[in-house]
Amino acid sequence: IVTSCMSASVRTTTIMANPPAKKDQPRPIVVSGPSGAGKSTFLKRLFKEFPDVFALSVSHTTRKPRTGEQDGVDYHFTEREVMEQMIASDEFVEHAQFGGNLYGTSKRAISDVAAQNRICILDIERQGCENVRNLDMQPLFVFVQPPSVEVLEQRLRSRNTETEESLQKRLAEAESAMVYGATPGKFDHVIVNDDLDAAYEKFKACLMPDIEHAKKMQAAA
Ligand SMILES: Nc1ncnc2c1ncn2[C@@H]1O[C@H](COP(=O)(O)OP(=O)(O)OP(=O)(O)O)[C@@H](O)[C@H]1O
Repeated sequence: IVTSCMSASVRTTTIMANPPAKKDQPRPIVVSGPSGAGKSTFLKRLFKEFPDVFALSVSHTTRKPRTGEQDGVDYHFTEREVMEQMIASDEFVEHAQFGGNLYGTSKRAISDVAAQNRICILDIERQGCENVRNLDMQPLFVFVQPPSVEVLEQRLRSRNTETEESLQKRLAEAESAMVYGATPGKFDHVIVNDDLDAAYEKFKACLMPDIEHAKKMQAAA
């Protein structure tokens, strides 16, 4: 009963939608950092190295499926009315509107990953982090810090994915994100992404106890 086709009448209680995490299930890992810090680069390596350990939660969206997209796999494709009702009953960790469609990460989608004894990776920004802090899922918080704003700009420019306007927007947001990442008590680990191989190894080392735990849970299942 995870699909977005679920009728509004089925989703009447938040209890059903957000079951408490079972004891010993792998906790989620939050990976945050300014745009261009290297989160995707780290995560790509991590998923490649541990394909059975990590998973992303399946997001909800009100946009229509594209050819080949599967409900419950690529997204939980959801009617706007249903999604708005879910937002109102506080079922999302974060949600946003892009191009006229709603997107969001539900608490249920995160606990579904844990229920498979996998570590759910949450690649989220400040507001999402703060929302997660107020829940009882107690994730590990990791922040990816660029060596400097100058290096960040260089990397974003060479990534070649941004217009000048979106680049400036990212840079403007980067500074406050970096301050947030450096705030004492907010993150369990801050990884400065200078030399990629060395930084990735540090990142992985922070996650290792959780990786070992998830493997143990999988073996015992
Ligand atoms: N240590 C590094 N040294 C040099 N280049 C790097 C390093 N880490 C990442 N990069 C490059 O910097 C660019 C930004 O990295 P990446 O796309 O992983 O950032 P991101 O944090 O996922 O950004 P966004 O939030 O915008 O998705 C990429 O082109 C990537 O190849």
